[in-house]
Amino acid sequence: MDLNDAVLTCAVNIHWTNAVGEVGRKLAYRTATLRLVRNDLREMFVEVTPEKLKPLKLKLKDMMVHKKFMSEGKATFNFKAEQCALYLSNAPPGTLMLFLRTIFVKMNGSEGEQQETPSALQKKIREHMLSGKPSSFEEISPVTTAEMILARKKAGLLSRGSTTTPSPAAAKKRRYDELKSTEDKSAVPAAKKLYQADTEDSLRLSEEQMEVLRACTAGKNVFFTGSAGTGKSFLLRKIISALPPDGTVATASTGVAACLIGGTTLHAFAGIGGGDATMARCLELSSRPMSARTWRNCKRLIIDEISMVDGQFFEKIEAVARQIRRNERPFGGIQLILCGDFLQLPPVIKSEVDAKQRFCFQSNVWESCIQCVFELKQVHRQSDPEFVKILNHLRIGHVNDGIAARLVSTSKQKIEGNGILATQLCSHTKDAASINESKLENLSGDKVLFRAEDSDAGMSKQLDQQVQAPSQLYLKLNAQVMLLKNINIANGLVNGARGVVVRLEQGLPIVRFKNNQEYACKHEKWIIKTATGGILTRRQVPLKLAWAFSIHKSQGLTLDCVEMSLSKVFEAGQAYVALSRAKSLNSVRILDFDAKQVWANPQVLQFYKGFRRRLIDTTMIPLGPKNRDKKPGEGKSNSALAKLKKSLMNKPLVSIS
Ligand SMILES: Nc1ncnc2c1ncn2[C@@H]1O[C@H](COP(=O)(O)OP(=O)(O)OP(=O)(O)O)[C@@H](O)[C@H]1O
Ligand SMILES: [Mg+2]
Repeated sequence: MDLNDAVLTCAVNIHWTNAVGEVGRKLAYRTATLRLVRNDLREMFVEVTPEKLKPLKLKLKDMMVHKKFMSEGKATFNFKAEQCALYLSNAPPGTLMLFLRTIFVKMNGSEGEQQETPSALQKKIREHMLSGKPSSFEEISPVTTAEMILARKKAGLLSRGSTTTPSPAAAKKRRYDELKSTEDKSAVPAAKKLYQADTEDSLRLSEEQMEVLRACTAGKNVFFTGSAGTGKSFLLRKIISALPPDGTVATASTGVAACLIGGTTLHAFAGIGGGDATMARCLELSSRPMSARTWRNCKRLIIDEISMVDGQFFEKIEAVARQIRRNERPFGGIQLILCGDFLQLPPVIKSEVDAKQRFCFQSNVWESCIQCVFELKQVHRQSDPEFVKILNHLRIGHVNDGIAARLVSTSKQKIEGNGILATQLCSHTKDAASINESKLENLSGDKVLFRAEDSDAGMSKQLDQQVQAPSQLYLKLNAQVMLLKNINIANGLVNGARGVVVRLEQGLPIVRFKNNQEYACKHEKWIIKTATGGILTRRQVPLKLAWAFSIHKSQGLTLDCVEMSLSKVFEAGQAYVALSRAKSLNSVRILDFDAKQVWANPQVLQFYKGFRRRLIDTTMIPLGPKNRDKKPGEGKSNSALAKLKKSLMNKPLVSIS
């Protein structure tokens, strides 16, 4: 992120203790800005500036940081010398993580930087005091790559000659939840979470993704779209971690998509059941105390896979939000962050009446709810330009002879390797389930059961719906499986990687993946939110049987090695969703490709045509809270406007490049 890694805004409590440890003076601020600064003696301070009040500086010396609850936006700093503790809460988790990382990296110095010897420092302090000049402070410079590498080495995460493996001795010394940071350069901060280079945290947003993030953190109501694999869900996870946790509700139209962003389903959050009841009944349902509290506490509502939310449901929850919150602004003043691709799977249609308002953008409230629209263009899931081009054509229902021939030619290709069979993508869910069951039965040997541990046994049903890891997983030797967590991105052990169970060790499966990497499974944890903001967890081995999946269940996923028969597809966009799960044309086999299996919904195509107009308007509103109510183009000269419009009109929208 290019947001400043040395600045953090959150709620702050400061407690000073006396010599016997009793709490004396206390200060509490709902919002304060923390800055990392250095004085002219190069000593580091954290400067706390409460809203409309003078700043206060605390020296970062002999300080302990407790970061166990960092992912919930909380941390504690204990300043021993100053006998003071700083309690941070409601911090955007991603920003807090970067802030803490900057502290630890900077406090361990950089190899290249000339360090002051103690006597030189003493001399400088004496000279400074004699000069009578007030201390001047400057903001800390951003962390450099060299400083980061050094910090990783010191934390034992980067032994010489290796890029990711920690040395066993360093790993032993590591303490995860409590970090000690002192001015003593020999003290090694143990900070795997802060420094690890092999997870999604280390991937940077592209410039177009940054633009969306800036609009979201500036409080705009945003809709962003883009073809499959442009990093919409990846960006949503970054947006969620850049927002204060209090009042931020992450949802998605499907359980799988909700789990990918650590949220809940929109239906569970909304509290109006399936939304089939009359408006009056929906209002009654959402006025129940629990549901009403959830709506009142919500400040920012995030919805992934918006293409699968039906228009009537969207309109109902908008009215519910206004009524419960007693606020007539769209969605009762809640900031909306919506994302999805309407050219992928549409909402499941329930009746004829629904057909007129099938999509959210057809609802009467869509226009008034959205202030800014963005289209992500850069595809990250696939790197092969030929495949990206083919997918762009399929997305808009366009198949020419060349494309058809290329896709037909995949029917003969061998995509299996290392004992790993291709996953069959089925158009109907029940076909997928029965294939997995019968294939497992047909393997010789005994079945081994892996039972999930849920934080609340009474909520297992909700966990089943949202978490991909099953509550009961039966495996056998040679079972075809898929990995359900990003374990090590650099080694290809990523969510969606395909493998086969090769043996069991100490009761846990060892899986060999397509790239020949072996992974000894450990229990992993999935965390989802309940509708009321509570947390549910499931611990399970991160595997799922993978002989077959349904296309609907695969929306949002990236898959290795897939085979599909598209003869039974029944929805616009279904063939596109199936194909766009694959990373390359070499890892896909279509058994019976026919151009007739590919079509786009004409209403969606029409919507995307009009979308360009909105895209232009959005680009002309400068971001920032001050501009929240500005009209497009306000404050820009006529010639600048004309130039901007021209450049935007030339930009392809639903692009076929
Ligand atoms: N800036 C980035 N740098 C590196 N990898 C990225 C970046 N953005 C996204 N990715 C990777 O691209 C892949 C696809 O991302 P993601 O699943 O978020 O796409 P999506 O737009 O949500 O796709 P879909 O429409 O199919 O749900 C993921 O493996 C993700 O980690
Ligand atoms: Mg997605």
